[in-house]
Amino acid sequence: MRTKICGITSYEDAMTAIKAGADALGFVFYEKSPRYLTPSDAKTIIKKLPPFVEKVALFVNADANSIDTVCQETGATLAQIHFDAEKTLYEALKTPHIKVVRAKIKEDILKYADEYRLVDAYCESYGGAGKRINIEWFDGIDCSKIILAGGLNPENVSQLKEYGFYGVDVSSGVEKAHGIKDAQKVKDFIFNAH
Ligand SMILES: O=C(O)c1ccccc1NCC(=O)[C@H](O)[C@H](O)COP(=O)(O)O
Repeated sequence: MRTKICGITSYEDAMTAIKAGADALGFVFYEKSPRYLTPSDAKTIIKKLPPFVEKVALFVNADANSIDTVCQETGATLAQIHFDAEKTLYEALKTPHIKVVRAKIKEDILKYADEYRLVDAYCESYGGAGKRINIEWFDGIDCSKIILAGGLNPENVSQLKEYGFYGVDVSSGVEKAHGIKDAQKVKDFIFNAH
């Protein structure tokens, strides 16, 4: 399973995750998030990072032009659309992107079933709340294009093997405080996911 460590706000945390084997890092460009960082701060971090690691920019209620601009300015390689966007937004986007399904019920998971998507537990704050998604909802579903998020941590990530998810995404489950990662939890999470 691929791993993404989300809510990175420092170069040190980014490198801890990369050295532990993370495939992707998430940077939150949603001002109401406790993990928000400015595009300028993200650029400073991203430009020092090695290649072959996906730098993912997260957006909530942003338009296509501002998403493209932030990704271009910061060096982010993928946009994560963390809200229910209109089809026109996806059509207008120039940046490679991944859609997020904020699942309230099992049926939501089948949205975009034919493409890669991130499935997160629905929460009012949009993400990073540590809210667990009901894992039984994935029974009998092809999970090979799904990145699972929501309430994961170093302990429960090792219980997902039978589902065959493409990847897993974590934020609060590997933190010691909002926006600050716990190095040991990051290492354990990635080790256990593998
Ligand atoms: O992390 C945030 O603060 C955040 C805010 C707004 C939209 C998305 C946000 N994070 C999204 C993520 O990709 C998280 O990794 C995902 O929601 C899982 O979070 P957690 O349950 O804390 O592991």
